[in-house]
Amino acid sequence: MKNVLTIAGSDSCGGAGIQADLKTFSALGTYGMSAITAVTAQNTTGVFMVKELDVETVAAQINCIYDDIEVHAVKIGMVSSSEIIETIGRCLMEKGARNIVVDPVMVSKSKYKLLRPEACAALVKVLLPLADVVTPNIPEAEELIKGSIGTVEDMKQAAREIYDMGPKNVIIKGGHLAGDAVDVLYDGRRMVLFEGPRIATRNTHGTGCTFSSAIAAYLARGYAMKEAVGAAKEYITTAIAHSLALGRGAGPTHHFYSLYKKAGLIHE
Ligand SMILES: Nc1ncnc2c1ncn2[C@@H]1O[C@H](COP(=O)(O)OP(=O)(O)O)[C@@H](O)[C@H]1O
Ligand SMILES: Cc1ncc(COP(=O)(O)OP(=O)(O)O)c(N)n1
Repeated sequence: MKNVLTIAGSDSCGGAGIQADLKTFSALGTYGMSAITAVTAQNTTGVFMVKELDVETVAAQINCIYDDIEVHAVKIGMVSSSEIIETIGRCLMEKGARNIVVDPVMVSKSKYKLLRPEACAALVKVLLPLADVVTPNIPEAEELIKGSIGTVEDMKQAAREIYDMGPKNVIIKGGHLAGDAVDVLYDGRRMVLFEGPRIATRNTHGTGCTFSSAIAAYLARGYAMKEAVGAAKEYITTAIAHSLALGRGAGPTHHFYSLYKKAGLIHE
């Protein structure tokens, strides 16, 4: 069994954040662990409250996991503040963390700021150079490059610019553009496009969290980067295709569709 750690915020409605990450790790046959950075009160209609944890609590969670259990991959999601970012960076460096997936969560789909605007510089300075892969969506990539992205060619140019900030690989996710759901992976030499059908649903809460966690799980299982991203793309596409119409807003993706189907628990 491979062990995967998520360092992220808690989403009370279970569609994004730590909860989505742990479901993804389990669905992909890995053992999931968590270090919580913030507790959010949110549901399918939006985010209503955020309480950051203090840096001692964040550091203690990370350190006691690394001191006791082998961590084969780590995914970083909502990090909230510069202080938390610096703490995470220091802990991961001290512990020699590997297979680091950074999802630079900035704003929820419901437009709530999950990263303090002044902390973006710390994210770039501390976390991007540590990342084996960074996975911005279109608005996050636009914020990182301070430019606008409207086409796949723009996504490729953004990937080049973000690569120069220090990560080993960059994936620009195309979920926020129109047409097919195209993601671009750049490793400093080659651009690889991952193309999936755009699924017509409003139930896309937590898609980015799920995708980055799936990449971490596959890296932990020993997949090379390109293969891990390809497998994660298949996973997120299936999870969106069978997403759940829960609540009054954007419902969550379905992590266990394939497993439930095989077990005869789903009757369509
Ligand atoms: N409606 C959709 N149909 C198919 N794939 C989608 C859809 N929306 C997002 N995706 C895919 O989900 C993954 C997460 O992308 P995105 O939704 O842009 O992230 P975020 O949640 O960070 O905004 C990407 O692989 C993207 O292509
Ligand atoms: C606690 C927490 N972390 C991250 C997010 C953002 O999730 P994401 O997968 O980027 O997509 P949306 O939830 O915004 O649809 C979050 N909402 N909460």
